[in-house]
Formats: sequence, C-alpha cells, structure tokens
Amino acid sequence: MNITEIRLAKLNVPLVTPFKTSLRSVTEIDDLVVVIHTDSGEVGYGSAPETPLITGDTHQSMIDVIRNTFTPLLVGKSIEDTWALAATLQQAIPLHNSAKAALEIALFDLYAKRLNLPLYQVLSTTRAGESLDNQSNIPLVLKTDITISMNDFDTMFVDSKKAIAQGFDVLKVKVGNNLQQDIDSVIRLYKEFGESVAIRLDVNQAWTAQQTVQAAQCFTDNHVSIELIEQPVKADDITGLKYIAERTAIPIMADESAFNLTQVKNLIEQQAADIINIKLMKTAGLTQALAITDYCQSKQVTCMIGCMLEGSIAVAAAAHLALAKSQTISKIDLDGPSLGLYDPVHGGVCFDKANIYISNEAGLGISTIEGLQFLS
Ligand SMILES: C[C@H](N)C(=O)N[C@H](CCC(=O)O)C(=O)O
Ligand SMILES: [Mg+2]
Repeated sequence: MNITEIRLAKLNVPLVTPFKTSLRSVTEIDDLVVVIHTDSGEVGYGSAPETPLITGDTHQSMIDVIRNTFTPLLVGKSIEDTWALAATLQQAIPLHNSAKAALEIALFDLYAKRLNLPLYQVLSTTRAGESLDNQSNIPLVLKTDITISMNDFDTMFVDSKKAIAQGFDVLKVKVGNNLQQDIDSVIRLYKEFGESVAIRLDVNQAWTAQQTVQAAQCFTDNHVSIELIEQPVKADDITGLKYIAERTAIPIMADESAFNLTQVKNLIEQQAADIINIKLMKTAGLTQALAITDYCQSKQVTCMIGCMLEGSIAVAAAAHLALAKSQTISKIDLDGPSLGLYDPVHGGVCFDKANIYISNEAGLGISTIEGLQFLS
C-alpha cells in the first residue's frame, strides 16, 4: 500500500455556545483535514485546528509545510513503513507540531487499516514488530469532562447545570479573568454542584504563582475540593509551577508547559507538576505521545489526554491512545466534538455527550465526512 497523494480540506462546525478561555474566544471548530490517498484506494484521515497562541501553528503555516516539506517525503512511500515515516516527519524540520500531528494520525489510520486492527490495538505496541497486547477485555468506552467557558457567574452556572443534566460528571472550569472573580465563581459553583460533580480548573497561564497559592488557600479555607489546577502560570514558568506544587495539596497539572518528552522529564524530575496533560497537537502526533505515556508510567505519574478546541478526527485518535494506554491516562478531556452543534464525521468513534464509544473497526473507522471543503 503506497502513498499516492495528500489532499487538504477545511472542516468547520459551529459551537453550541462560544468557547472562552483566558487566551481566546471562538464560536466554531475550525479544522484542517489531511487525507492521505494510497494506490490500494484506502485513505487515511488526520486533522488539526489552528491554535497559534499555544502551538504557534496557523492553518496557513500547516498548509505550507505539508505541501512544501512533508508531501515530497511521503508520496511514493509504503504504509508498511509507518513508524519510520513518522520518524522522518519528526526529524525533517523543527516545530510545526500540529501539521506533524495531522499527518501522523492519517498515517497511523492507514497503517491500522492495513493491519485490519482498530488504532488502539496498534498503539498498544510501542514500535513496529512488537506483538500486540490482548486488549479484548477492555471496555471500549471513555468518559470525558466538559469545558465550562470563562464567563460571568450566571452564565457559568447555567452552562454547568446543563452539562450535569446531560450526564457529565466532571466540569473543567476555565478561569483566569480576574483573580477575586475567579475565586468567587469557583466557590459558588462548588457550593451549587460540588456534591454531584468533580471540578477541575484550567487557568491557561493567567495567574502568577503567588495568585495560584492564594486561590488554593481560599479553596481550602472554604472547604472547596478542587480535583486539580491546570497550567496556572505561563508556559515557561517552571519555577512558578514548582513554587505552587510545594505549597498546595491540590494537584497541579502541566499543559502548555508540557509539549515534549524533554519538558515532561524536566517537570517530573523537578517535581513541578503532579499530572501531565498530553495533547496530540502539542506532542506532534502519536509517537511522542506514546513516549510520554511510557515515561510517565515508569515514574507512576498520572496523565490526562486532552484536546484543543477541535473536531472528531484527531480527537478520535486521542481516544484510541487513551484506550491503549489506560493504565497511565486516567483523566479524559476530549470534549471538543461534544461542544459542536453536530459531528460531520461518521463511523468509528462516537462522541455522545460525556460518553465516547470506540469501535473495533480498522484504523479510526471513519466512513464518511460531511462538508469537507477541499483546498485547490
Ligand atoms: C477543549 C478542551 N477541553 C480544552 O479546554 N483545551 C484547552 C485548549 C483549547 C484551545 O484553546 O483550543 C486547554 O486544555 O487548554
Ligand atoms: Mg489546558
């Protein structure tokens, strides 16, 4: 099975409600879709959103690097060599993690189809040629949290109530607006809903280390139980993360500080983070995400599988990874597709509010995608 062509398309899905973090506010899922064609007629799908404030990648930068750098490296190559092709992609040029992620996902979709295995079974191996774990007894369902966007308290209250009514039992509450307002909103949300759901916070880098310790102390003083605080300080402020981790019992999760294995090792060695949020758009795809989960498993560090605001092609790959590495990835933040008004991707992984059902179809199992707008 040889690669003949790589086509690119846009795929947009309006959101049920605007997605607001301390970094950005958006009203639709906006993905670049990669379609890898082969001489057997089989196609592989991958996708990536643009998150320039986090990854530095825009759709235009992805289009340029895929067309100019990656396509010439892949066309004509055999899908049998997917592990080597992924290594070639990673080494070809620094950065461009989102483009690499979309391509790796499409390559592994094809590779798993070639092996006639669901992707999670392929990811249960760590490299080509290893025998597959017997995964037949694992349940093929994951439960995701849901993002509660950063808004005034009344809006966050309504959004939380609706999410709980839909069956979500973990709220990922976005904060990072104004410290006192953040603290007040979280305390009030906890008093309203803390009995029935877990509450995790994502600050998206908006607090200082001192503010984080102050907020954590307020939560403790008010008997507010917070599951974890995600990326409270700037991505490069590892000293700040360590300062916080030394002063609060609330687990601290690294997100924007943890793109690659080197950063993850440093965070864990320095005891600057308790939990690592793995996202394929940060790790440049599946291979480095596997290396990070293997390392975290060896250090008995818990991981979350996360996503950007993105649709169900790449998030399906993340769900397969979570299933393959469920011993280490015990927290799931794969709510991107559920935040959309509908899912244009059919077959394979089904995102049904809090539940993510993973099928045993080969690869990602995608049958059709509605509304793809191919780029010329
Ligand atoms: C969508 C997911 N629950 C989430 O919150 N991801 C963000 C980044 C999303 C973005 O800005 O696209 C995160 O964990 O920081
Ligand atoms: Mg985050």
